[in-house]
Amino acid sequence: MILSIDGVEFSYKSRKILNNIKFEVERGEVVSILGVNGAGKSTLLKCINKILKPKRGTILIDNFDINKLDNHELAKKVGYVPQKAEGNYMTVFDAVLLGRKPHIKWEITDRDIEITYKVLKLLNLEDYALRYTNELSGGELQKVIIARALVQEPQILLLDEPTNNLDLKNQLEVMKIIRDISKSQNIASIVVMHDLNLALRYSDKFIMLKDGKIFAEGDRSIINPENIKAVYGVNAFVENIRGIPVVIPVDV
Ligand SMILES: Nc1ncnc2c1ncn2[C@@H]1O[C@H](COP(=O)(O)OP(=O)(O)OP(=O)(O)O)[C@@H](O)[C@H]1O
Repeated sequence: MILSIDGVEFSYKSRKILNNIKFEVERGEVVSILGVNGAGKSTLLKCINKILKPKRGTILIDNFDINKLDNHELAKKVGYVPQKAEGNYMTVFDAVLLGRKPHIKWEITDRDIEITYKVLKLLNLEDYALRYTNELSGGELQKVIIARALVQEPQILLLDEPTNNLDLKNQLEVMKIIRDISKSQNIASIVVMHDLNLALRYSDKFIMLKDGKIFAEGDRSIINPENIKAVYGVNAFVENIRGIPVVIPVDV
């Protein structure tokens, strides 16, 4: 198990957001975290990345308690793609290279440059290398932020709504990249998703959060009309169209 979470509880002041969260993730798995706005999905990712500290419970990464890892060590194990990213006067190449920071001792090595080029190529970003990040479209910038997390060579990739603001082609491309990289590099990807259809298509496992707890956890079979109704309050059909599982919501 690359990630093992047990009994995690988190509150903002006295408001409990996460209650007794327990689940495990294996290397190479893509896990979608689902739930309504405010369910605590981003809070959960931030606990795994030590941006927030849970009140109770343990989070083990590769059997190491994250509380015993310093930020430097954690950054070698966990890459984080936050919900909001902004560009600046930095080139795409430099922005991605910055992801190597946890590995750099004194100087940037040939290997750092090599990995940066490799990842830029993997995400079809070579032609953008010298563009400033504040001159990119939302989709292009999203890929740069994912590239920056990947050059960290993480064992776990945390992505908070990575398809937000992306057009249809970029949504599919970004999800395919996440899935392909998880499989080829044996990385566990934990992805907060609102689009159930994208989640269904590209994830191996699903965790549905409701009222601070895990309401359901498992494979595709948990994305069924009963659970969708219970978690989102929406009636829906789940059909198989040309081999692709599809959620069709009914008017509320
Ligand atoms: N810094 C904060 N201080 C106090 N409350 C917060 C803070 N950040 C988030 N919250 C609250 O905690 C709850 C969970 O927030 P979180 O961002 O984890 O939800 P989410 O499931 O990711 O939501 P969304 O789908 O809208 O992004 C929300 O009710 C939110 O208002």
